[in-house]
Amino acid sequence: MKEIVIATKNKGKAAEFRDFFGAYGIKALSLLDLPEEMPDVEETGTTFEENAALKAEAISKLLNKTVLSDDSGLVIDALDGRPGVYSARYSGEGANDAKNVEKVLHELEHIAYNNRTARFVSVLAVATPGKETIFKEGSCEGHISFQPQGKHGFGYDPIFVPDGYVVTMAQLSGTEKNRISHRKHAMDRLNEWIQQELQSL
Ligand SMILES: O=P(O)(O)OP(=O)(O)OP(=O)(O)OC[C@H]1O[C@@H](n2cnc3c(O)ncnc32)[C@H](O)[C@@H]1O
Ligand SMILES: [Mg+2]
Repeated sequence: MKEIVIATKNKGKAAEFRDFFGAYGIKALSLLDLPEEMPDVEETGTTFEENAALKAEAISKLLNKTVLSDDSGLVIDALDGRPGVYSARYSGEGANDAKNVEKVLHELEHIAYNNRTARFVSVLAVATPGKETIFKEGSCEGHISFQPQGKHGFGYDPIFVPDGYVVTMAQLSGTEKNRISHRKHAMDRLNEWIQQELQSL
């Protein structure tokens, strides 16, 4: 079975990529699945593209093979785009999903539902030794709820209500999230590369 390494240590993301690549008959391995310990790549960029490139290129260089990364986050209009590229570490030292969610809800306390518009963004980077890194972006529009709800997914899923739904992303099944998510839309844009390049590697 063909394999691709995903430069992530996020178990939620890794599970989603296993589903997406599984549909192509390709096995997606996260950094947690590799026999040797992989470094934490510092995300020093100020854009999703920069951080996605940093992660994919560092691990591609180490392994000397094609590596895909995902840099993603939640962009909230009423917060001038925050937490954005800082989504994973929004609540500071010792940040975790629950603390990040709490911080966002606190900052939006006095904002009415109509003004709680937001989007999830995912930028995928594919780094191949000796080739230009390629990028694909996807997004998913929605609103930020007033309370966390639901147990599925990860990160900000419990407070993100996708457009066209009355429940949060965390109340949807993994299968349903993977039909509508930012990551799915970015993966759709990678389809041609998967068919033409990855399948022939
Ligand atoms: O860098 P890697 O190892 O891939 O894992 P990470 O969790 O640090 O990933 P990012 O640097 O891309 O930060 C993205 C953060 O944005 C949030 N996020 C991204 N995609 C999400 C999704 O599908 N659902 C909920 N929150 C998401 C979540 O808080 C993530 O930790
Ligand atoms: Mg990260």
